[in-house]
Amino acid sequence: MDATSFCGALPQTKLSASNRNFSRSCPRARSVVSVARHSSEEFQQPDKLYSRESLVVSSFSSANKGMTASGRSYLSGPVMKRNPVRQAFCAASVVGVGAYCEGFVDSHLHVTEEKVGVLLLNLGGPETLNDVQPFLFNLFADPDIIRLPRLFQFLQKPLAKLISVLRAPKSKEGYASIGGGSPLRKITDEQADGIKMALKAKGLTANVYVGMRYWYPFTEEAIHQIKKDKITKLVVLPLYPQFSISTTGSSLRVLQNIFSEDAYLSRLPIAIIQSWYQREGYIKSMADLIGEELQKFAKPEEVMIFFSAHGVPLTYVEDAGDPYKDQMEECIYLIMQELKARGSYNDHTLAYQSRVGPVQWLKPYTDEVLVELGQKGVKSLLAVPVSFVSEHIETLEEIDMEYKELALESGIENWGRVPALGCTSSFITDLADAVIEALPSAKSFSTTRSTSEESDRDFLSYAIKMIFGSVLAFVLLFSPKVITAFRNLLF
Ligand SMILES: C=CC1=C(C)c2cc3[nH]c(cc4nc(cc5[nH]c(cc1n2)c(C)c5CCC(=O)O)C(CCC(=O)O)=C4C)c(C)c3C=C
Ligand SMILES: [Fe+2]
Repeated sequence: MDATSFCGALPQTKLSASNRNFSRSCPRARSVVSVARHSSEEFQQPDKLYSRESLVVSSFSSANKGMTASGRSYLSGPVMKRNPVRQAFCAASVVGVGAYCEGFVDSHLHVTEEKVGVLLLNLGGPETLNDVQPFLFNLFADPDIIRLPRLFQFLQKPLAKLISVLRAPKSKEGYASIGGGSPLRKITDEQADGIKMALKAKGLTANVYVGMRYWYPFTEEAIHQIKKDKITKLVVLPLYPQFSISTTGSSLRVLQNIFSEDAYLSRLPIAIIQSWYQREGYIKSMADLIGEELQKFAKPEEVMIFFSAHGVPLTYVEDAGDPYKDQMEECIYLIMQELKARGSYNDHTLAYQSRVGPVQWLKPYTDEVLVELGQKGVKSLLAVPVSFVSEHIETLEEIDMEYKELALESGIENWGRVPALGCTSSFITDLADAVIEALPSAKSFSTTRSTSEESDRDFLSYAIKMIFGSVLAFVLLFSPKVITAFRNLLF
């Protein structure tokens, strides 16, 4: 199978009409995305401030349900407890949402011809060093990234400002070392072009939009264009293979907020692809890239395959029920199965990188495992970034520079790194298939107001919380323990 660039050229490979779910364990389930208004959020750009309300997105199937951005259970209940891996996997393997909207004709819009849109969601990255601090502000101001208890949520923006200002110098160094900015926008734009072409080759004409969470082009801008273009059916495709509250969950919350406030958008049939790590095309594309890199070693069979995933704080998984870890493990399992089917029986391991701050993150940590492997006598190692599909600071600086240096210092002699999928044709074709498969399930959003939010609006309870919260926050912020924790977070 070829692993050449798809972007800029029509696919050479034969295009399959559909792609079966590659999951070993979970039959397709139906899922519904519902929302509740949650909290107010401000958004920093170099030249302006956005103000908007953020929302809680609930994602559930018949087997599991429930998440909030503020620390309540994400996927909870007795079924979840009995078999969390299977439940999380089932929820996430659901591609679309809701029922098929046959022969879409919106009487309000007087639209008779279908105009399909695909919205790619990604994180976004600073394009220049001047963008770094405001980008970091947007990231840390996200209640899905710094998850404060409800009582302390009023501290979100001051805290984001403080952390972003203090962290910016370290981040800038990283971005400077990879050319002065993130390549994420350029690569995502190329992927969008590739998906558009792949869809066209399959007979579907669609507009493909890019909506970033923390930098340009912001999700709001993409939605604005979608409205302008009078799209009649939308497929939302987050460019994260695995679902996490901090990535896909956060972007979906923003989307839901925008959609619920707008008459046109709230009626627009929409299908959300929540995760796609289990798709055959993705797994095979990853196996292709790994296979190619293995062949560059003198003794490919002796190479340890080292999957390095972006981490999340442990509480996301343990308290909030983030399915990210389970999906990651399932994903690695599927890739290794595919490699075995091709005759590669390499040892492999999974570790988590890029932790930020004083709290515990998913373990084992990439840096610690690299040292251990070196001490154990592993001589050849192939690093595989598995939570990203494009090159960016975490691959180009953290893996290629920091981790490589650490590995070589620790006794590993032969180092290799699998490139991110980028515009690999088999991968882009598979994403196009995922869009086509999701399209029939497009359904318009519905919104509900949570009872907890209504109680928030009760002035007395709000005032008490504010006063009590301020006092507690003051005490906490100036305690020596917290000051030490901050120092660890930033330097
Ligand atoms: C699956 C992917 C990602 C998860 C999960 C994720 C969680 C997460 N990230 C931070 C903090 C930072 N992330 C930063 C950059 C960054 N993160 C991802 C992906 C995931 N993050 C990407 C693709 C990038 C790079 C974007 C680019 O510039 O190209 C940064 C900024 C860089 C730095 O200073 O290190 C921070 C900070 C948290 C706290 C978190 C989970 C809660
Ligand atoms: Fe991150």
